Amino acid sequence: MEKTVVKSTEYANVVKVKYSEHIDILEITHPNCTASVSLYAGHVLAWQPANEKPVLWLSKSAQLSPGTAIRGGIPICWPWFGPKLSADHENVGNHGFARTAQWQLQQVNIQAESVEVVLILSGENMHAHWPHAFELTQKLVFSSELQQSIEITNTTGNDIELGHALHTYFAVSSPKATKVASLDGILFDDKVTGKSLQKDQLDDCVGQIDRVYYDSSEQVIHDAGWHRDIIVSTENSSHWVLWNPGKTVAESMADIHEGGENEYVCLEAADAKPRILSSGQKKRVVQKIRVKTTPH
Ligand SMILES: O=P(O)(O)OC[C@H]1O[C@@H](O)[C@H](O)[C@@H](O)[C@@H]1O
Repeated sequence: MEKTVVKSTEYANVVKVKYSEHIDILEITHPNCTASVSLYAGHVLAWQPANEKPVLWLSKSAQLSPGTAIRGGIPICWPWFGPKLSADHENVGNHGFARTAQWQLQQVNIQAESVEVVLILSGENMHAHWPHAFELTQKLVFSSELQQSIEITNTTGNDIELGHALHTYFAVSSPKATKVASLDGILFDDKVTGKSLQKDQLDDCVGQIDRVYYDSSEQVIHDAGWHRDIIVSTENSSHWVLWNPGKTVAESMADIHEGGENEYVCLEAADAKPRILSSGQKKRVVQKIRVKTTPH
């Protein structure tokens, strides 16, 4: 595979790998972490702080090909979350179009502590059901922590509807050994049963789980198997979505390798329901991820 150096300093190397005709991948090596980002889909594929296991899960059966969403890493669900229904109730596409579009690399900055990557997705009429002109900026700061933001200013002159999810696939020792206690007792809509405004406590993250929680406070994914907490926070999201497909659903999905559902849990910083962004207003969604070793 053809490789070109994007930037190289005493601190870090950023290399662009031509994976295929339409897929370029940035590979980042820094003393604080390694990471990779596909310019197709503007998609973080991997991030691994030094002396840690990988934090993100990527399916061994993930397809990196134009028009297909990548299973794993951090898909950017935008400008809507979940299915979008047309006037005659037909689903015109799950999770928006940003995760299947070509993004442009705008900037790479290397510092002693981090590598910053800025990506842009812009266009007009990119989807019949969301035809607006837009420019979406994604900023990624890779270090021992990961900071990700997506930002848009509504320059259309009209109100627009926006939803999102930073659909992070967190690698875990097993969903059985994993618990997100910080979601206990929070109201949620259950997409598996179709029941709204439920409240309970989950002992683990074994699927099938598909819930939209009405909360945006900091969450702790406690993994007793790998003795670590993954701490995730967000700004400007209304919901956390917790998703693991479980065995039966995973087996029906061609891009989850056999047993893959036992290796991750998705916790997604989301506006699962669209919100209005008024003309001239800016919306910046942030998520921050860090890892803490817990006692054996
Ligand atoms: O298969 P997709 O489109 O990537 O979606 C995966 C899952 O994404 C989650 O965010 C949704 O809550 C689930 O309902 C959905 O199945």
